[in-house]
Amino acid sequence: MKEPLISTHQLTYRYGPREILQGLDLQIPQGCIYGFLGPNGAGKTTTIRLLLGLLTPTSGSIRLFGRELREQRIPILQRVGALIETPSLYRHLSGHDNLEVMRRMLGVEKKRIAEVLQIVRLQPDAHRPVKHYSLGMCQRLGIALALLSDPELLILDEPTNGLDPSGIREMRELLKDLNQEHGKTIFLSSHLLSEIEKTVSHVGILHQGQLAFQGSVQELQQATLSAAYVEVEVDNPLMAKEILLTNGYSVEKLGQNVIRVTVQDKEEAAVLNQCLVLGGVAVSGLAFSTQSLEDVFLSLTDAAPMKTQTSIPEPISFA
Ligand SMILES: Nc1ncnc2c1ncn2[C@@H]1O[C@H](COP(=O)(O)OP(=O)(O)OP(=O)(O)O)[C@@H](O)[C@H]1O
Repeated sequence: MKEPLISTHQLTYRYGPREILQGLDLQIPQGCIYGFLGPNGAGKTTTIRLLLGLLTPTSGSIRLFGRELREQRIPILQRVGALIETPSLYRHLSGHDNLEVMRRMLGVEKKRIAEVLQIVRLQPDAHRPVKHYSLGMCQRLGIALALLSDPELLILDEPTNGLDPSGIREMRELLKDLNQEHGKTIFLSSHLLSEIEKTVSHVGILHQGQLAFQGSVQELQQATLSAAYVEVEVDNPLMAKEILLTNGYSVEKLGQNVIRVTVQDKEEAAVLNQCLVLGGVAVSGLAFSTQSLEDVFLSLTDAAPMKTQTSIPEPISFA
């Protein structure tokens, strides 16, 4: 099997006595867009600083492009572009001139500035001072700076943070374009799955210093399928509950006449409906849903209770 572009083995990091990362085994395949998710303070930025050699691991190892980072830091990092939090920009200079400053430092050809401006779609605003840019434009300029040296791997810390919906959409399109048209492997962090779920192909979910999940988005979606439910509107919730509990279902009351019942699939929802009708309960509405990816993410990180119960909940009072 091909070696991942980034892999860490039992990566651990402590700030003083506080263990922030505990034995992280990241696997980021070449050519993917990997979303590194976790609530605020989970250790995402710390991980990114370790991947960029800005911090030294307390223990464990990091490999990029098949080489040990600690042994070949400079040649490895020449192949990486990065944006950590908000980019450092000269606000009185134009976007173009910010790129020119960096271009000279890197010794890159002049024509690369036009290329990166085009990639991040900033040509129309290239000669305006950065102080007049929106946050989304600043983020795109930050990515243009990271792209100047034409790196194979982009590491972006919360690139959608603080952006409005149109800024998020532009960033999503830019990242897909960079991946599909320009062949970049992208590792990006976020604390909101909803902001990146349409962009990424792979996901790692960090929780309390460890990976709660790592795999493709399809694999994460599989987890959602195991937790479907129906919301049923009935005339007599008490009777409905008794019938369903007798038949082995788990039931949760939602509203005055609405109950939520965990099911495996749509067929089971139909059987449940039949059970109720045969038992004399009038069903006036029935909606089938699966758990959203966000629900799975939140349940994995304990940030909110899962919407769907997988066991029989506390007895419900219908008084
Ligand atoms: N220099 C430091 N010294 C001590 N503790 C630190 C330092 N930097 C970060 N931390 C702590 O390490 C933990 C992880 O921080 P980190 O910035 O990596 O989290 P994060 O997942 O990137 O969060 P956010 O989404 O809020 O940026 C936090 O509890 C933070 O308070």
